[in-house]
Amino acid sequence: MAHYDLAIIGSGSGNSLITEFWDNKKVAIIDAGIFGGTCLNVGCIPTKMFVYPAALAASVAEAKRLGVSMSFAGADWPAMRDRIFGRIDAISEAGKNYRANELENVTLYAEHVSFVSSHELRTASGASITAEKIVIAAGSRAVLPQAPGINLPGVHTSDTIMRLERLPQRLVILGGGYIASEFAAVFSALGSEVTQVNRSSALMRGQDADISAAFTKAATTRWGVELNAALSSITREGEVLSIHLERDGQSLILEADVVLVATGRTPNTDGLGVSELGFDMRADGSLVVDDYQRILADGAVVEGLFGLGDVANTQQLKHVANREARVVINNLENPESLRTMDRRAVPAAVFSNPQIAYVGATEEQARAEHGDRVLSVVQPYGSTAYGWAMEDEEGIVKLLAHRDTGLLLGAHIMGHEASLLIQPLIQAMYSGMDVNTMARGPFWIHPALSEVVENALLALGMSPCANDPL
Ligand SMILES: Cc1cc2nc3c(=O)[nH]c(=O)nc-3n(C[C@H](O)[C@H](O)[C@H](O)COP(=O)(O)OP(=O)(O)OC[C@H]3O[C@@H](n4cnc5c(N)ncnc54)[C@H](O)[C@@H]3O)c2cc1C
Ligand SMILES: NC(=O)c1ccc[n+]([C@@H]2O[C@H](COP(=O)([O-])OP(=O)(O)OC[C@H]3O[C@@H](n4cnc5c(N)ncnc54)[C@H](O)[C@@H]3O)[C@@H](O)[C@H]2O)c1
Repeated sequence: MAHYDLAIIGSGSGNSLITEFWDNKKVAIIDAGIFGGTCLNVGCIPTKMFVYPAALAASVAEAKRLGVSMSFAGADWPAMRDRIFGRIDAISEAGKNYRANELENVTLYAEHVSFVSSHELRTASGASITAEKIVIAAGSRAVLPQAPGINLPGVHTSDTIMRLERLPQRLVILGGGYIASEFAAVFSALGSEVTQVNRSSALMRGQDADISAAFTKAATTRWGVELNAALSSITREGEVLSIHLERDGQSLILEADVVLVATGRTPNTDGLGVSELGFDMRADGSLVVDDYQRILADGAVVEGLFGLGDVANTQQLKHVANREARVVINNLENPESLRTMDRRAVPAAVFSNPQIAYVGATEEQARAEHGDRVLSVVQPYGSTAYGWAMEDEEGIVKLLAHRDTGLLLGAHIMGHEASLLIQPLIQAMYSGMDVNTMARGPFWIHPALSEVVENALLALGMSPCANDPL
């Protein structure tokens, strides 16, 4: 039996916990998958390394609209893939080597573990690991719908689609959420014929209804979209996959050489043995933690155990996992002065085409809480000078504010660089700056696209108070 001061399950965000504090103490880091976890290897980073060149390819269509003649001569998929993973794989490998071979105090276990008791883990090969403190940072994985043919060759998840030998000619994507919408934009821009299949009537249904409707409309102009279609089965004949769908009792068959299944991700708690120990879990399988990121069992703190990231929150976002890791670092190292996780104004962006970004409540959520005290405005990009320059007919900024306080309740943007435009709204929401101060206090650069945010803030129609900036 090997005993450690700290054992960490998961080398994604969990890897950042090994600070200098542990230099003279024994640490085990355990990961059955690729070292570095989801974001680095199969998530945020490689996807965005495909999103950027795809956006360049997509700009050809936009340029044509504005009178610039450009042509798209195709994407060198193997070169792009090898460039991206040449960089990423080297980082993962170097990180693994550093942990495994260069730190005397750290032991890397490259195998699956599960809990035997609250402070003892067993590896797949039967080794026992005990630790004073254990951090569960085991992440999440793709879930596949139970349909015949779902495991056929040619059917991929986000884990494997980015490593394809060649660009698919015809790609069917199942799902209407983040991953499906990002890959639909990437592959359609790079030259694949893409059909995105969604079982409900709109894409990105978790978003504010106006954003979801606007995105669905925009997506249908860029790639194929089949709505209200449920997967029945997938069959394969030679190289051709047939995707059998059902819509309103009618059957619909799509053909493709590759299928991407992007129908959600589930926290990696099954197989960890945590339900057997009575650790508190949500209905989606994620671990419940308290404000200090401590694991709970029956509502009581399990001493020395912490959870972070996708396995312990419902947002499944890297910037949330990173922040939780900082809280866990403090609380592992300073048990006498614990710090809490601040979950004010958690934003997210979907790097599709067009982009979506949001923070705070949707209109439906805001009205459920604040009724008729909600002010709501939708400001088109096309109402600003930069929007004219872009001849933009799609982009919108939707803001929700409280009529009495002038505080933002939610901000939702769809369009060019939405992920950047949202940032001042996140800052305002976090710091409690009211919409009049935000619109009228700081200068807004003219004629930058950010004027659409300024105009949306003004359009909320809050009357300035006597001491508000002019
Ligand atoms: C395609 C895609 C794109 C994404 N894009 C974005 C984005 O743009 N922005 C954003 O904020 N988020 C994005 N995300 C989400 C983001 O990647 C995750 O929120 C984040 O990586 C979660 O980190 P984590 O540390 O919780 O888990 P992970 O990084 O997944 O680490 C968990 C590790 O634990 C290991 N593990 C699990 N169980 C065990 C066990 N029992 N024994 C041993 N090892 C185990 C796994 O092998 C894994 O390596 C994306 C996700 C995907 C899939
Ligand atoms: N840019 C980003 O921040 C980013 C990018 C990718 C992923 N992520 C994270 O990863 C998570 C997982 O992404 P995702 O796109 O897999 O999940 P998602 O929850 O965003 O979307 C899942 C989609 O699959 C559909 N679906 C679910 N079960 C289905 C079934 N049985 N048949 C047909 N359709 C079904 C849902 O209706 C939904 O449209 C996201 O929620 C997000 O937190 C973030």
